[in-house]
Amino acid sequence: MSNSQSHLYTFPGKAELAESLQQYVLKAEAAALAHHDTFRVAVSGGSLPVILAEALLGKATTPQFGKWDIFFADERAVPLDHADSNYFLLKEEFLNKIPAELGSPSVHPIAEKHANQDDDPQQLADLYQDELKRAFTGGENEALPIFDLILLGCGPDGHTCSLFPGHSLLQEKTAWVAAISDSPKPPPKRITLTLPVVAAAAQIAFVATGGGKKEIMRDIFDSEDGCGLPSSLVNKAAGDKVSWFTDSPATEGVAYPRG
Ligand SMILES: O=C(O)[C@H](O)[C@@H](O)[C@H](O)[C@H](O)COP(=O)(O)O
Repeated sequence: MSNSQSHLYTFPGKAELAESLQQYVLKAEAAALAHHDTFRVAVSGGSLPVILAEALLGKATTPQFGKWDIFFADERAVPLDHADSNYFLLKEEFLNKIPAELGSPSVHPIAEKHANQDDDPQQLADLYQDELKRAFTGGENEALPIFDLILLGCGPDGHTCSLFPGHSLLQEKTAWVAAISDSPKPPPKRITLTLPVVAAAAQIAFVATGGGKKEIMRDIFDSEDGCGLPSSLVNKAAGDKVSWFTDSPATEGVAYPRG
């Protein structure tokens, strides 16, 4: 558990948010490249890939995409070309838009052979954990992978990754990747990074925009113990390693100090 406070940044609109997110990601990239010459990032689905493209593409200062390793913070158990796939979403909204001259990230999708809603998603989770173990061997902490950056969304119920409020997965202490078969947000079968893995990352950023988030943002930031919501648990465990990039509608009425 961390005693330090997470950072909450609020911008008037998406353009200003994207600008600040760009600076933040480039700083995290520079720190990672100086340390181990690769930038290991995990990303969510939802609205994040579109905002990432706005933040990082078509700008004067560009990331070194050839040194990026991209993993999925959570993924739905569907084929990689399915409309529900977070990989497919990232490819359509972000990866396909990276100009060739900027280099190509190494992308780590789930094992397609087991990616469907009929199989037990545990096999998918185990295979993805093996994928992480291959990428993070020789790391600073063998018990947990340390991502350079994890980019997350926050659902209107306070979920993040595929960690949902009140779910037993929030108690997971040892697995790096867990399976869920009863996700309240469809599709029900998914895999997700666990809370200890999210909290172990060097930097964690949430992007939450729009008025649909304002009630949950008040619960997360202004209520006693963040109501125990999954996104609050990340704040609690990772403290000042966590930065929230929000817009004014999402944080209307939130009293928590900015910055
Ligand atoms: O696979 C998923 O369902 C997403 O990874 C999920 O965790 C998402 O990040 C949140 O639901 C926020 O989504 P929005 O950014 O679209 O609100």
